[in-house]
Amino acid sequence: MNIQLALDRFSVEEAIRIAKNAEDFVDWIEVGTSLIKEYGVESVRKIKNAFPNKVIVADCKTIDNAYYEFDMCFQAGADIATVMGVSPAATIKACIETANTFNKKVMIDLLNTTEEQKKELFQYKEAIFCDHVSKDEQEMTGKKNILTKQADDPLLQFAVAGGISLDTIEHFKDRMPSVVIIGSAITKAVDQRIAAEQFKKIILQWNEENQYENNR
Ligand SMILES: O=C(CO)[C@H](O)[C@H](O)COP(=O)(O)O
Repeated sequence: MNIQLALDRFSVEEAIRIAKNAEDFVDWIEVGTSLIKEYGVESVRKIKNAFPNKVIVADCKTIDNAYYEFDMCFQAGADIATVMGVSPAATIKACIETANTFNKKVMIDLLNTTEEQKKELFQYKEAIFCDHVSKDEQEMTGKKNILTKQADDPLLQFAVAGGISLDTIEHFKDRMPSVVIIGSAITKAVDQRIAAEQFKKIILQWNEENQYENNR
């Protein structure tokens, strides 16, 4: 299971400083939607330059104009770019095609998708599917992602996002998503390094237990 550190609502310089604090304990670094909207695709380039050995996720949340936006993110150094699952089928297809051209990956954000839409999206076995509770839902209803239902297809890769904290991470132990996306619980921590280390310790422990179970 990989930890993706989500960097949102900071300047690019602040985001880099925070990621430096946490870098030893996170696997992937997300250039948050707010950074891309505020500072453009240059934020992706700067963060990739600061962390050339990390997987960089551009959370561009594309919903249209996919060839252009994905091309821009991959040219800037993103390894993965995100598209909204509610987008037209043509948009999803364009994202997959562009990612294939660059030998990169697509993360499909399942926010607000119906079961029918999900079924359609799950044909893209090469994508990562993000089960997501939005910031607005978190702020207005207090809802946090504690993992609802995932597809049973073991070939699909899942990410989870939305208010995940040290108090709620235990909910993911059984389903073991490929990626756990953590923003505020690290970025707003008094000591970001310690917070990231605490998440990493829990996940390493789960990985070990899983390995033990698989080898039995
Ligand atoms: O995509 C996002 C918001 O749309 C965030 O990256 C995601 O929700 C993780 O941040 P947090 O842990 O603070 O919720």
